[in-house]
Amino acid sequence: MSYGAIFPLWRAAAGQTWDDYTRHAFVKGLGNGTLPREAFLRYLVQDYLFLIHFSRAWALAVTKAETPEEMRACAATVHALLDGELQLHIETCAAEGISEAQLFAAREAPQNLAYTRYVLDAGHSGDFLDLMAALAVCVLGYGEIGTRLAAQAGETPYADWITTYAGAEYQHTCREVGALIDAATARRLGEEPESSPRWPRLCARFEMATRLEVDFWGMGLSA
Ligand SMILES: Cc1ncc(CN)c(N)n1
Repeated sequence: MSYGAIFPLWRAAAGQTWDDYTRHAFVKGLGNGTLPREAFLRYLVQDYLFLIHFSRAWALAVTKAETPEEMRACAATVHALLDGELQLHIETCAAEGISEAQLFAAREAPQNLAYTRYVLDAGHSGDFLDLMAALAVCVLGYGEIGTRLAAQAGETPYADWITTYAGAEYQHTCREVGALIDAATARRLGEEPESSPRWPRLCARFEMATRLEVDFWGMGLSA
């Protein structure tokens, strides 16, 4: 599993917060099957709305891009979110009697609002790299979680969720996003991005988005 050169640097800078996100109790419950169904569904309904806003944020990245290659990569991610990942949410909820119209009309939890609007604001108030630092956590964190959970043998009713994020399609998106971030960083900050005065702010954005992921899992567990 390799998502480029910049992602491991941002992940390392996030320190313990990264483990709090990727090894959260919610994640453990998905892997070993102990996560209560109601917690999973609460999360999944919120995650549908989350992905709608994330699609908007990737569409914003199209407008912030500086090259046709960047535009294509961001547009492909919008497509992967709306027509790939979201099918898991739509199909799982349909089996529980929840329609897509009901998902779209659901009330947003404050943790969802905080995270999605933080990312959109990173794009509105910052540039392409600010937006990438906030977006990377979502895409690549789940790529890492899915791969790890898939490698652990074990019975779980959440196998569809794990397969979605460990699967070839999602992992392809992760590699494309990792490559996009590497190229975009080299283009804007040069070959030694860590010496750029912008570097600490990018790391801080990544870390904040990671904290917001931790709160998102917590929202799923809170009754
Ligand atoms: C909250 C959250 N973070 C990340 C992902 C993976 N795209 C997601 N579906 N939801």
